[in-house]
Amino acid sequence: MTAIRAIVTDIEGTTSSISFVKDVLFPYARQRLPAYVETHGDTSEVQHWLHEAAKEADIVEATRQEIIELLLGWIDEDRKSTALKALQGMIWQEGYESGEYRAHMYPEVASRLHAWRGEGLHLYVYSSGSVQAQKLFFRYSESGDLTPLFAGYFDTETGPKREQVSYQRIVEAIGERPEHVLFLSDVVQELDAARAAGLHTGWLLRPPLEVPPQPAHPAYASFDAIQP
Ligand SMILES: CSCCC(=O)C(=O)COP(=O)(O)O
Ligand SMILES: [Mg+2]
Repeated sequence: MTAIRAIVTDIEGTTSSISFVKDVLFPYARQRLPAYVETHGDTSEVQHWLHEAAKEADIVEATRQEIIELLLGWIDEDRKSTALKALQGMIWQEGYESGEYRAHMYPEVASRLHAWRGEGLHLYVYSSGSVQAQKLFFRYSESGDLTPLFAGYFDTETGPKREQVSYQRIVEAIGERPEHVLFLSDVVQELDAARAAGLHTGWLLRPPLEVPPQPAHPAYASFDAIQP
């Protein structure tokens, strides 16, 4: 492998379990979203994202209640909508700060991130969760505050995770050539897009998933198996 200088990691299914996101974070946001929109709906930030959600759904005029219903439907279908993700991030903040939950980390992730950083690698996050949600996730993780390890965060404002151009934008933003960057994810379509942009790829297949005999990307059961 060409010398890797930067690692960009996905979150859900890669650093952390899918079940924490689906069974803890999503239900928390789903339950609180209606009240949150009612109580914060007049702030310019919330108004902006409600407007973006309506635009995304091609709705010209909608009541607040209709947009809430739209967003709840999107949570249920796990739609990777930038507007929904921004609102979820705002709602999750309360849960982290009140200690209701801490973000799940697979057991080896924090030590491996520390080791890579210690070796001089630059670490970044690219997730469908908003940048605000990503920072909360790593600040309030089960393994402590990991935010000092990261040099930057990217979300779908950079572009969809299954499109090559998003990875081109990321390498440009971090000032590296693609062949010096390793992207880690559990989703093959994301890895295909990153590879098309010239990045190295690592496919996380967390147990009980098994590495197939001829994986489409270099495959690993844990971060400990990765040697950048
Ligand atoms: C940043 S925590 C919430 C993660 C989230 O909302 C999500 O959709 C996960 O997507 P990922 O790109 O990390 O697989
Ligand atoms: Mg993922």
